[in-house]
Amino acid sequence: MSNANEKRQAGEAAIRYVEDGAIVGVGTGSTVAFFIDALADLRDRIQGAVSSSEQSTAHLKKLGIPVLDLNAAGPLSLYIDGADECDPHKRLIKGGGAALTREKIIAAAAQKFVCIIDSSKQVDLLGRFPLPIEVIPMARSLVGREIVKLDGQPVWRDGVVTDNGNWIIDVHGWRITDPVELEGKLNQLAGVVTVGLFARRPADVVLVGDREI
Ligand SMILES: O=C(CO)[C@H](O)[C@H](O)COP(=O)(O)O
Repeated sequence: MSNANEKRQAGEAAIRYVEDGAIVGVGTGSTVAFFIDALADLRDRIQGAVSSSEQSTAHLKKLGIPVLDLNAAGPLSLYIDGADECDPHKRLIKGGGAALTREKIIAAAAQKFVCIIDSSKQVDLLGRFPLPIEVIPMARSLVGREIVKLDGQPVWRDGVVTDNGNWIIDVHGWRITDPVELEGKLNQLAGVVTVGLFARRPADVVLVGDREI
C-alpha cells in the first residue's frame, strides 16, 4: 500500500478517538489533513479544535470547524498529529512542517496524544530524519556551533520562517540513542525555542495506517 493510502487510513482511523463535546488538538501535515477532512463530518458533535499551525487553521475553518484558543480551551482530552519518525517506544521526531513549537505545546496540554503515520516513519533508532530545531533568528549561528560540538551537522532551512517568526535548523548525522537526554540538553541551549524530539512527552497511541501499535 502506498504511503498516501496509509496516511489516509491513519487520518480516518483517528476519528474513533474523538468523543462528543470534545475540543480536539489538531497537528499539522499531509496525514493530519486527512484527519481534518474526516473531522468535518463530526463538526456538529464537537466544540471545536485547537490548531497547531496557520495551515491547519485555514483547513479547519474552510470546513466549518470552529478554531479555539488554547488559553480559553484549557486542558485537552485529545491531540491528533503526524510525525516524521517514530521509534518502538512511541518517541518521535517532528517538525518537518516547521510547526513543532505549537505542536509541542498542544501535546503537553493533551491527556492523550494519538500519532498518525504511514509505515515509512517507523524506525528502530531516531535520527535518520534530520532533527528540526526552531531557533530565535539571531541565535542561528550560535546554536549551529553548539550542535557541531555535539557532532551534529546543522543545516539552516533557508527561506522558512515559522508561524512564530523564527527559523529552523535541521540537524543531520545523529543516531539518537538517548532521545530523552538529548532533548533536555538541546532545550538548554540559549536561542533554542523548541527541539523536534518528542521523547519526554511521547505519543500515547500510534496508528500506522489503521493499525494501532
Ligand atoms: O511534524 C510535523 C509538522 O511540523 C508533521 O507531523 C510531520 O512533518 C509529518 O508530516 P506528514 O504527515 O506530511 O508526513
